[in-house]
Amino acid sequence: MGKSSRDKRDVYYRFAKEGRFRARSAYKLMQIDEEFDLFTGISRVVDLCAAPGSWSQVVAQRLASEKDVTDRDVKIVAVDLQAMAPLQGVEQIQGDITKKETSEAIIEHLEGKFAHLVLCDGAPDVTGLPDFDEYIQAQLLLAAFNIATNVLSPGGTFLAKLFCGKDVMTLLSHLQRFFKQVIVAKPRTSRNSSIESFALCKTYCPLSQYMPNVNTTVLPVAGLSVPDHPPVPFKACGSEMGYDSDTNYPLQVCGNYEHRDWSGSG
Ligand SMILES: C[S@@+](CC[C@H](N)C(=O)[O-])C[C@H]1O[C@@H](n2cnc3c(N)ncnc32)[C@H](O)[C@@H]1O
Repeated sequence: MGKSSRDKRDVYYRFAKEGRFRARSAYKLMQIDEEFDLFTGISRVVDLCAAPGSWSQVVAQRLASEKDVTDRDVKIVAVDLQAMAPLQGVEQIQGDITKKETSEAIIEHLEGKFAHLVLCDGAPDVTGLPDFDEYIQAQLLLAAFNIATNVLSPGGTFLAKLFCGKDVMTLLSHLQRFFKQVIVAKPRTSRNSSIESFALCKTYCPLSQYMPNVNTTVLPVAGLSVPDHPPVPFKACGSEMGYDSDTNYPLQVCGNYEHRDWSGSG
């Protein structure tokens, strides 16, 4: 590890390893869920940019604990450019979410039914050039949004990683045209020093004349018009008494910490 690089094995990394999650990102989804109750009454979820699979693990666990959801109703479709180790109950597609074929494959996996929740934790390989990274991130969000418009049930929820850069209001106001409520959520697991947040879009209600199309067009974010739009609330998620992801904690914080390499499914 170079001198300047941050040690990513922070307290949430250690919790993830102890809890047998594939990545610390699991805690981001769990903290947003704690605040906004993402899973009650739902059974069909698409997890975009899912590798190595910790969000899919959380989704599978949460749906399994829902009283009114039978195994028969449950459908979890996970998509990533990279191959993922198998996960029980999760159907996987290896593909690029900006490509039409991937959207078509997702629709096929859903077997003519809608999804109730579309997630996207997609992140490009950051270059360190802020404008460029934000642009690529916005394209991923728009590609995920386009897939959501093809598969989401009316009233459904879309949650996607967002870089809070200079075009963020343009993106958010675009989302506000399609969802009744748009909130920017920042889980405690997401470092304060990072521009990462999550756009939580609730109650999908497209305009009646809107026709979803699998031909994902990469939209020029800067060219989208910014109509008058209501303010977008910002919500920090996760207990204030919880751990701070920018702080180094002693190993004992996790009890008798013992590093275990993750292997196999589950
Ligand atoms: C932060 S990781 C996701 C972590 C995941 N949510 C988890 O909990 O394990 C970001 C992922 O985005 C994927 N990704 C980036 N661009 C993509 C694209 N165009 N299509 C599909 N996946 C993409 C990367 O391959 C990477 O696995």
